[in-house]
Amino acid sequence: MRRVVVAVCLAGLLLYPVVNPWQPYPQAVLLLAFLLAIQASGWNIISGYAGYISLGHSMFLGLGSYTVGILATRWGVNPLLVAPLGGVTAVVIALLIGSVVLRTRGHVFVIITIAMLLAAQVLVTNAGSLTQGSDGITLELPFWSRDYQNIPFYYLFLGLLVVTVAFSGWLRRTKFGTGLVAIREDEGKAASIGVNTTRSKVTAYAASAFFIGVAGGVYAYYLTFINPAGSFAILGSVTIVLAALAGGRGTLYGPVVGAFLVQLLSEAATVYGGGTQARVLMFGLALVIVVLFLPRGILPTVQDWWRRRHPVAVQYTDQEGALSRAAATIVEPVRREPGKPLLEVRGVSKRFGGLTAVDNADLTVREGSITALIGPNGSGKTTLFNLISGGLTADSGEIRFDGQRIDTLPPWTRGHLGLGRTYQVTRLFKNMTVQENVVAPLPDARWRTMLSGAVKGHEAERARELLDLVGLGRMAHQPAGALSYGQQKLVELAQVLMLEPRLILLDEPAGGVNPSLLDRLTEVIREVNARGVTFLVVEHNIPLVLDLCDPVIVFSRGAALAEGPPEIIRQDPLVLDAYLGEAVV
Ligand SMILES: Nc1ncnc2c1ncn2[C@@H]1O[C@H](COP(=O)(O)OP(=O)(O)OP(=O)(O)O)[C@@H](O)[C@H]1O
Repeated sequence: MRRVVVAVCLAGLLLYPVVNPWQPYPQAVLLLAFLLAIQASGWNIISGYAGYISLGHSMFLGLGSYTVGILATRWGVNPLLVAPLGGVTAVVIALLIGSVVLRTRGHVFVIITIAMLLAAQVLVTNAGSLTQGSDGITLELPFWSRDYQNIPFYYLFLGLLVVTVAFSGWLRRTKFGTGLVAIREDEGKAASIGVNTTRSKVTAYAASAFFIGVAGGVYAYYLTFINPAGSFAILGSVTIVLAALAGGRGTLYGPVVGAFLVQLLSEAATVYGGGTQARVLMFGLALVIVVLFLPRGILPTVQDWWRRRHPVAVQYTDQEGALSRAAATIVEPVRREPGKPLLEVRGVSKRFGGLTAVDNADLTVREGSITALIGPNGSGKTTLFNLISGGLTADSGEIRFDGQRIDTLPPWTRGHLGLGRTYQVTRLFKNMTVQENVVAPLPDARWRTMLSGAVKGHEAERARELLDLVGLGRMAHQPAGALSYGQQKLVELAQVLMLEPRLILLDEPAGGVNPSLLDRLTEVIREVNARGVTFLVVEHNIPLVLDLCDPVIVFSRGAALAEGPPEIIRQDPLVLDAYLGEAVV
């Protein structure tokens, strides 16, 4: 259905100048809509997919225009030949700026992007010897006849738009694209499943700038005059954001739909309202209406409405028949030297203000074991997990994984080394499908892995196998937020297995899981363990722990109190006093 609509629209746009060759005004309106759609689609990569809202993206259009303007006037080359260099400039500047500003988040990032746009305007104005300052640059007129002057630009912008949307769609379907959405949904969690958030954000920022830069080069030729005030105007950036928000941020076609509507609005303001003042007023009103009444944008709202009217029957999995696939056929065997220390925590402490959550803790997890970490509420178990996985930094002490010190490494590198974890309160990416959640982890830092398909191909197939393992294969295309809490726990287990881990930290795996499913869950943990994967399990279900784990480490007040096989631990008077009580003896 979607493909048919896109093909019909594209065919109509391709044919329009053929049918109406002598009408430059509607051609100009459409080509400006294409230009805005290119910018909104580019912006969507960093701000829609990755969730980092940039209010300075028109800077890249200006940079592209100036690159081409300077090259064309100094060396007399045709602007169209050097337009791609506008994209190169945009990418280089985006990489430089991105590696600094993408360390910030939220509204700080938004404000910095505006500052960058204004700084670019000031710089271009003051670099007069190169840019001719506020006088601007006048380019040569296009070499073709003025009778059909707009038509070549029309097709150039339309072609660029098609390429931009195709690129954006391809990027979104890769594991890199899934990683960007993971960053938007929960950046800390994304880092823990191997997504190098710094590299992903900077790359997305640069990718979002390229086509805008190229379009800027073509636009300079179309205008034949550029100046700093016009090329780096804040209104340009606001228009991009409005277009993407109105159409549907984070969707593939939303920014394009929004761009057409905003361009029409802009023309209406010019024709009926007299120009810029009316345009600012209309854009302001439109922004308020979108934020209040269509917070997700037009396209997602229409899609929701369509889905409500044409519901697709979902076959829910009978959980009783779940976990039927043997882990042996799915989980790759990992190198195993049983008994060798795999994880070593030495003298690790973590304070929150006056509270010492982890206090000079020492513990060892041996390869091939299913080690339990039990202890009263607030004894510091989850904090220790966060220190091991990299969500928190220790105040002192060191952590080694397979002999290598890891406490100074970023979370994603720990993931690539084979350290996976689940969370006490599940942290799935709720707006992604179940399958995308499982595809998202990156077991290594190679571009080849990142650019492999997340929707089809080997990675998607593997995700389906892992979902079958936990009995949720049929839920693959449901949004993760629609699952029950117990099901989310199972998806998180499948997700961490995608990381091909050597050690999995399980934080209360049984919490909220249906008791009948618990036996199966235990079975999967045992089967995965038999493939060589080591487990460190925090769990309050003591019968489960005593049945599944060996050894058991008892944690109290931020440090290990006792360690031993379950049969010894259940009789240790110190442990009984601190935690277990009489009941389980
Ligand atoms: N980010 C934080 N800021 C301040 N205090 C924190 C933070 N995280 C944990 N704490 C405190 O550290 C102590 C240990 O908490 P932690 O969650 O590690 O315990 P736990 O053993 O996992 O408990 P539970 O079994 O209830 O999950 C608690 O007193 C908690 O309030």
